[in-house]
Amino acid sequence: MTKPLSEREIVLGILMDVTEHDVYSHIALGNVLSKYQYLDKKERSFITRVTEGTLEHMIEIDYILNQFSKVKVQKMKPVIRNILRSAVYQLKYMDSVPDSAVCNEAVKLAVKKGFGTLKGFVNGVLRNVARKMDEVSYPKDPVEALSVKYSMLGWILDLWLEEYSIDTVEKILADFQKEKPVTIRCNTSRISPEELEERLKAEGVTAVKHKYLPYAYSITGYDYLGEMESFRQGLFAVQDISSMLVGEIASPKEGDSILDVCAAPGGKSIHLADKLNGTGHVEARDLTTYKTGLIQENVGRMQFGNISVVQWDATVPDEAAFDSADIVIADLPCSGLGVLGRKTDLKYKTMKEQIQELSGLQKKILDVVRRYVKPGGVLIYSTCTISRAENMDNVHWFLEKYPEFTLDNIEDKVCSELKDSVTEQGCLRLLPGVHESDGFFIARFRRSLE
Ligand SMILES: C[S@@+](CC[C@H](N)C(=O)[O-])C[C@H]1O[C@@H](n2cnc3c(N)ncnc32)[C@H](O)[C@@H]1O
Repeated sequence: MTKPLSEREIVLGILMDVTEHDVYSHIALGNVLSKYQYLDKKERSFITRVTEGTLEHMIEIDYILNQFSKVKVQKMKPVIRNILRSAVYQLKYMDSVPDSAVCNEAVKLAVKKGFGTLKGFVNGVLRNVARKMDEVSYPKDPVEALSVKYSMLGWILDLWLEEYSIDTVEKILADFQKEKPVTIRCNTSRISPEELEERLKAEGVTAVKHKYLPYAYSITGYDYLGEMESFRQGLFAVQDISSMLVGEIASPKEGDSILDVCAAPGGKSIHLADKLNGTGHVEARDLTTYKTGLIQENVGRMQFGNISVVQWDATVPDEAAFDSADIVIADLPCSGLGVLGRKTDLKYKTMKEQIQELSGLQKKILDVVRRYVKPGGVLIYSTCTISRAENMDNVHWFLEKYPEFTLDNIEDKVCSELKDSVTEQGCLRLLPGVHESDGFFIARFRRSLE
């Protein structure tokens, strides 16, 4: 049976959705993979690799195309632009596909899509790129060179360079492009880390202990998480090490009452419930029923009785909760600049203005949720971003506005390898490529007793 659509045509459809219609790549890709069930494993992995790779390297690809095409990328017809982009990705990054096949398939696809008159153009540009790939001249300016080499928007680089050296920024960028194993957290209320390691081994999965935490592992060698018995039974959760550090830094004691105000899909709430050893209580809140549903699903799978899930807008004060929590977790919505490596196209969709807007929303939420902390209690503020406006600037603003809160130093709550990630003020700042984690920020405030 001939297939209705070839893999490259499917890739083109996804790229059109993402670049022309503002759809997120993981959503477009997920939709396609579930729609075209006839695709085998190899075809699925080709589609995933070419789609994600093309988006990940898009600034560099456009730069290369502009060196070999008289018509600049932005002036090309969208279909042609995206056919050329995915072909250049294959030429530059996939040795397993012969150059001639890449060019021929791109030409065929252009004809199939109704651009027969442009087949000479597509063929000419791609044959040129294939022949002269090693002669591409990259920008001389060091920041522009980084932008092209790592396909990162200039304004994001400028923002980071205000705070970090160019070497550190390059480490961050290089790390974003690395393939990384998935990190998991053992559900220690159900199984010990050693027993989990054995279970994973029996399922054919390789688990390597993470050097930052004794109950965290990097896993490889599985096909699909949902098929793993140990996952379905809730013996572990997928969570980056940086997020686990929120639980470590919160360090609850048995019996504590914890309020997580932005909790979906529940990673940190469930970790804290695990740390409570069946005592105390965690209330996990989020904005919508869709989001609280995600928390419920994870709580059910991991089997915790000491969590309740509540739909609540964190910007709205809840008088009934005032002065009630030993620990408030404010893991707030942010620009996600610390996790750009996991979200290929987020970097192109994030706008400079959003940083200030998000910083405003974070202040608004902190303004409200600090009221839930008991006298003597703790407020944890965290984000998965590495922009000062959303991290240290907010910490300074908060301390100035609310003198009843002070920063607790968290140095004794992290392992020796992470001592250098504790800032002078005593907050945790993790940088990808510098630390073995996502980019992340954690501050621990304590409310005075009066
Ligand atoms: C960084 S994520 C939280 C991740 C979560 N803490 C975890 O570990 O799984 C931020 C969350 O804030 C939620 N959110 C955004 N605006 C909110 C609001 N006004 N009230 C409550 N939750 C909100 C989002 O739905 C999102 O789930």
